[in-house]
Amino acid sequence: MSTNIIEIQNLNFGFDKTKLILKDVSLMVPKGSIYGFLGSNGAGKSTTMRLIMGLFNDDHHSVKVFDTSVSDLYPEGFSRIGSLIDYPAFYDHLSGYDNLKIVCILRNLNEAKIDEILELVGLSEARNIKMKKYSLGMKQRLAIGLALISDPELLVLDEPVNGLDPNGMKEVRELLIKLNQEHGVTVFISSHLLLEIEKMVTHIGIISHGEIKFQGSKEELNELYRFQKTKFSLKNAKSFEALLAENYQVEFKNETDCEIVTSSPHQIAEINKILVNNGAQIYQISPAGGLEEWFMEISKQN
Ligand SMILES: Nc1ncnc2c1ncn2[C@@H]1O[C@H](COP(=O)(O)OP(=O)(O)OP(=O)(O)O)[C@@H](O)[C@H]1O
Repeated sequence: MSTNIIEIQNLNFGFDKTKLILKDVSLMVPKGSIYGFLGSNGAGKSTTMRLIMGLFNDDHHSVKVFDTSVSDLYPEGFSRIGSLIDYPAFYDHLSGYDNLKIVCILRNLNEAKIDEILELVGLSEARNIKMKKYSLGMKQRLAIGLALISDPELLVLDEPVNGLDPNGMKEVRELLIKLNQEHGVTVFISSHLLLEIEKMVTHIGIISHGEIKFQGSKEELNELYRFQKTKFSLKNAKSFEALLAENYQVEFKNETDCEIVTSSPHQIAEINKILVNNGAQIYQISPAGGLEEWFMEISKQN
């Protein structure tokens, strides 16, 4: 058994022959990871997720889940996957408990599991409250609870924090971390905002215009991002060029501004000290490029 729960190899996919939506996509989702699948609107995230869930046909068997081609996964394999791709149709006039109960009856699943799931998603106390009184965050947690009802090893979640307020986002994030760390569930989650999921993921894949632009662990991402830049604004910046260029990679933007590649807060303090010790009048020190800027840059590339 491979250590990757999802493995996509050189996937090409289009809805018609003239236009490919996914171009040579390769993705590896390691067992036990929380894998953030990032891309702007229309990049191809949902299409990829639908292919993983067998909702679109993968004629070339490029998509494997549990080491098995998705087309051979049905029916047992799919019971090992919980998914939230389209928001489920809950009944507003019924409680959270009753909504899950209906699904258990329809899918012939064990109702005894419902209490455990409500506990897990933090909705035990709201179990008998009608869904119309639930906040968006509560609804989203119930939807994740629904995906958990068959005790899956893998959760595939399409933009589960989209539209949530910071509190709702935090609730969902904490739930997913708990599922991953305490229950060993591998999570494949998409988002169009890096900062929304950056705090919880162990791995990241970035898709843009149907192509994978980056894939790696959080450590690999941090390694890239480490070389961010800091902007120093100071009087006659250029007159410090020789001094700075001795030890740093520096680019002058105008009379007062220069951008320096920095790898730690300590280094920023160090540069500040050198400049001040050499008589610089510093007006401002600010980040010139961050993780989000890097992501925006990478996701707009063609
Ligand atoms: N059923 C379909 N038929 C034809 N084109 C489609 C279909 N579904 C999606 N597309 C197109 O495929 C491209 C990728 O869409 P997809 O929904 O996978 O992107 P996404 O990254 O999930 O974006 P979003 O966050 O907006 O959902 C888009 O150009 C979209 O218009």
